Amino acid sequence: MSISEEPARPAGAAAAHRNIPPASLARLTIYLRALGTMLADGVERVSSDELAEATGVNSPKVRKDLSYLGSYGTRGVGYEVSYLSGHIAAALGLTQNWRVAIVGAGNLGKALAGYPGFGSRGFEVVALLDSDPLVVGQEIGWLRVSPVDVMETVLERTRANMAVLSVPADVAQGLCDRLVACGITSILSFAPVVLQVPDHVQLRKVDMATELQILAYHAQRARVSDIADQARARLAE
Ligand SMILES: NC(=O)c1ccc[n+]([C@@H]2O[C@H](COP(=O)([O-])OP(=O)(O)OC[C@H]3O[C@@H](n4cnc5c(N)ncnc54)[C@H](O)[C@@H]3O)[C@@H](O)[C@H]2O)c1
Repeated sequence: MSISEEPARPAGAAAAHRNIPPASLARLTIYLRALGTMLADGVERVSSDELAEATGVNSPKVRKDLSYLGSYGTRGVGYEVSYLSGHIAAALGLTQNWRVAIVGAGNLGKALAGYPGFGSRGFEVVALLDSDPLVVGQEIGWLRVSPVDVMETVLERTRANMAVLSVPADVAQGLCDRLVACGITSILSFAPVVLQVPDHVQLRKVDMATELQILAYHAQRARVSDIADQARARLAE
């Protein structure tokens, strides 16, 4: 294996508090998943080149991303898989037990609640709430949909510390306010609306339409660039 890591350096407190750029943050979750597979396969050490190959990210980028953690491999030896995996998990806040309440048990809420992949990544769905009397009481996996009227009690009983909003746009802000009043400080919203939260609350919005538009933009740019290349090639003939 080709190993070209920087010399070992301790992960200092200052490094641990450095702001990690969003793109690196997203890639760290990918490294974490790959490291989990390696751990399961009994792999003890990994070079940045191997991690790059396993994740489809180029090696300098892997090294740069990991440098945000202050976690450098040892030249000629690489990274210890379990240490690096624990280190990334800690930086991502995944050593905490995240207990997720999903508000809105429609198509999306039910699909999320039934997804088995969250548990292994540190997220346990502990509550599913809805306002529709036909939906309340339904069983999704091992969860029973609770009435949103008693959201405050459900959040307290289940000790939820993170919430997902999968409700229509017109009710999202009111529900978001109730979540915040209950002390929830991490909210992921699928509702197609801009939500207002106090500064101490982390709000992330998932917008698949925007992602598709970005994808369409890149696909179009690639097409335009292909056409330009072909035109240049014809001129050169
Ligand atoms: N971000 C994305 O990429 C993306 C993709 C799909 C859907 N969405 C959005 O996610 C939301 C959910 O989509 P869906 O397809 O699951 O819709 P859906 O209509 O199937 O489900 C919405 C659920 O919210 C419930 N609800 C309505 N008012 C409520 C309230 N006050 N309290 C609690 N529950 C309430 C409804 O009873 C219903 O069960 C919508 O806002 C939709 O636009 C976003």
